Amino acid sequence: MTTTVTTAASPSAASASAVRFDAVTKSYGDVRAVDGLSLDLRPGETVALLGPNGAGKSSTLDLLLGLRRPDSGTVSVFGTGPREAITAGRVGAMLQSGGLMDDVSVRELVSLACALHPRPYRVNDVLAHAGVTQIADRKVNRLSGGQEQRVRFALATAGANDLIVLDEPTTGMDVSARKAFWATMREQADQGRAVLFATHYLEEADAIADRVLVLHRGRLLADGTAAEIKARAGARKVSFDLQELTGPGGDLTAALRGLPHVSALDVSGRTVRLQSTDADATVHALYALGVYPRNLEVAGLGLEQAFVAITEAEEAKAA
Ligand SMILES: Nc1ncnc2c1ncn2[C@@H]1O[C@H](COP(=O)(O)OP(=O)(O)OP(=O)(O)O)[C@@H](O)[C@H]1O
Repeated sequence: MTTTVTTAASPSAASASAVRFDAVTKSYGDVRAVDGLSLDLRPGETVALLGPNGAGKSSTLDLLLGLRRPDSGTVSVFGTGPREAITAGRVGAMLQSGGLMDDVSVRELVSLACALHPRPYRVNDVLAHAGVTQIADRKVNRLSGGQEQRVRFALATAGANDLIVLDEPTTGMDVSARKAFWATMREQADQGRAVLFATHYLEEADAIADRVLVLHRGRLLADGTAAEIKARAGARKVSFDLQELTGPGGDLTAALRGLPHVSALDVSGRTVRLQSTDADATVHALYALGVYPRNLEVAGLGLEQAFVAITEAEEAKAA
């Protein structure tokens, strides 16, 4: 299931990549946050970085941005070190941590970001794209959480970057802000920029990303399109209604739980939802119980369920 790039980085391969990690490891004391990570992001790709808490997502982004140095392995951004790429104005970032400056207005802060960028956009355009024109004269320390996120977004898009790195960018944004945010990101990707974002909102990853990377304990567990990740999880959802929860042998709940290949079961009223690693065999055995399921549906897992199935299987292996 794990896809890793194991070939040595040649100069031409490195320059064709927006980002390349080659066997990167980073530990904090005893904690190995990033463990032999190899990956390759191409220009124009929108890539979601998923993983449970502590999987190493922020550490990976910190290494990518040159905020931390790997213990071993190499990180290259457009064929150079991260810091060179940032100094050349090729990378915009929106991180979770780090306060905004106190006592300056949104416009002043965005103007400063534009002034510092080697290839800046016009301040008014940046404000408008990030949806902060209305609050441009407000002090940045007087903003709500969602407004603050929009300002961070404005700072990340103050100039023509070739790579945009976003750490949980829509946390705290309302529905319309999220929609506008992703529409802008889509435009950026359509213009050939690479966009890498870490998120816990799997529906965003499913809707937005061309490619999904699943990190777990600092390692790449899965790498593919959302559809591929869902298919790789192997399990399917089976749902049906029963007329009553008793069958020829009495209470059916235990019998349902005992159906072959069932990995999760939820009985709510007369509706039964289960996950099966072999839906055909499960449904066959269901009929053999002597019950008549109505409204039977068999479907693939959503990205969220696939993510849980993949990471839980890995936890079970480690246990
Ligand atoms: N500065 C640090 N000092 C010590 N340990 C750290 C430090 N930063 C991160 N860690 C540890 O490294 C591991 C990876 O953390 P990281 O923040 O990269 O994960 P994450 O996937 O971004 O998590 P979350 O989804 O919770 O934001 C965790 O076990 C974390 O506790």
